[in-house]
Amino acid sequence: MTVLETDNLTKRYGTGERRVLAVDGLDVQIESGEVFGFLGLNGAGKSTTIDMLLDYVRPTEGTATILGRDVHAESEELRRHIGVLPEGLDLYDRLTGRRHLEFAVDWKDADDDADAILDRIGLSTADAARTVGGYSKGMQQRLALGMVLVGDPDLLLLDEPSSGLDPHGIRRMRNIVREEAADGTTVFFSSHILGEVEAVCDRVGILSEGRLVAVDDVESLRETVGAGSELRLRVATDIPVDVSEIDGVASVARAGRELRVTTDDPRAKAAVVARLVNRGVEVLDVDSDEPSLEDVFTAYTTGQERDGGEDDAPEAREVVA
Ligand SMILES: Nc1ncnc2c1ncn2[C@@H]1O[C@H](COP(=O)(O)OP(=O)(O)OP(=O)(O)O)[C@@H](O)[C@H]1O
Repeated sequence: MTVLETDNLTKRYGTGERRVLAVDGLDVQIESGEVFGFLGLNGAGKSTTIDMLLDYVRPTEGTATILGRDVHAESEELRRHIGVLPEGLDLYDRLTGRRHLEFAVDWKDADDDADAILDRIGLSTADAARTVGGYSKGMQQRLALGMVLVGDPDLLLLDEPSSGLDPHGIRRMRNIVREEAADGTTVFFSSHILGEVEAVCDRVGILSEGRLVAVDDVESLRETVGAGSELRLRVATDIPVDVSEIDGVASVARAGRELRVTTDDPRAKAAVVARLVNRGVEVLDVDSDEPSLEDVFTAYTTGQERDGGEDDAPEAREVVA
């Protein structure tokens, strides 16, 4: 079942010469139980997309539906089905962690057990009794994630969920995401941290300057990019065999009895090994590096990074004529 669907979802900010195309004709379809990674550099349009899904911002063009309901026309009804972890969630400094969870339970008219949630997010009973003003950033993020889980939403919209978390917190968050997905919850996971997305997502969409430039599972995206995949072979004798002519081999470097072969087609690796073995070369060791999601991301977004980095002003973005 399709849980989230956008059709030509577009957002322009501003007018005249200062017009900014933040999201450009986004078409995406996300199925029930899927963990969808939404990747993009700073300013790519991720938050604007989430804001449109939550009806905080109206699209200039296009539509979005969640659970078959229009996100604008049925926003109130949808709220009870969606758990949102926004970037930089504001918590109440003077309330305890437990009160936050209890409020979330009341607000969503749910019957979750606060202790069970505390256990899942890794906050102790003593932590929960403390006011949130004294929490570390990571503790606040854990609590926020706990509040999002209240009411067992059908869709989780997580914006940079690992923000502020230590490695234990990140592992917990990943486990929670996987458990929720296994339970049928759909997760929309927005991040610019490639490792996070790679670890937890079934499918990834790469957003670049408001446009979705690629959507696929991580493995297929790697295959699409291909380049940078390296095969290292250690052999027992000097190598008299030429493998540079094999289809898909991009370059060959030899150093003594080690051969380094870069390929732009993963199938070339097996052909290289087969050629050597067939010519009687004893292969002692084979090692292979796949392009990482980082390589994939770089391939799709090269040239998009802006000099000002995180602090870029909105007007520094592409101005639409
Ligand atoms: N209210 C606004 N008015 C004008 N421009 C805006 C507004 N909100 C966002 N933008 C611009 O739209 C573009 C997309 O911004 P958005 O915040 O959606 O990106 P992002 O991918 O979430 O970035 P980050 O990873 O830095 O949070 C940026 O160029 C941003 O400056």
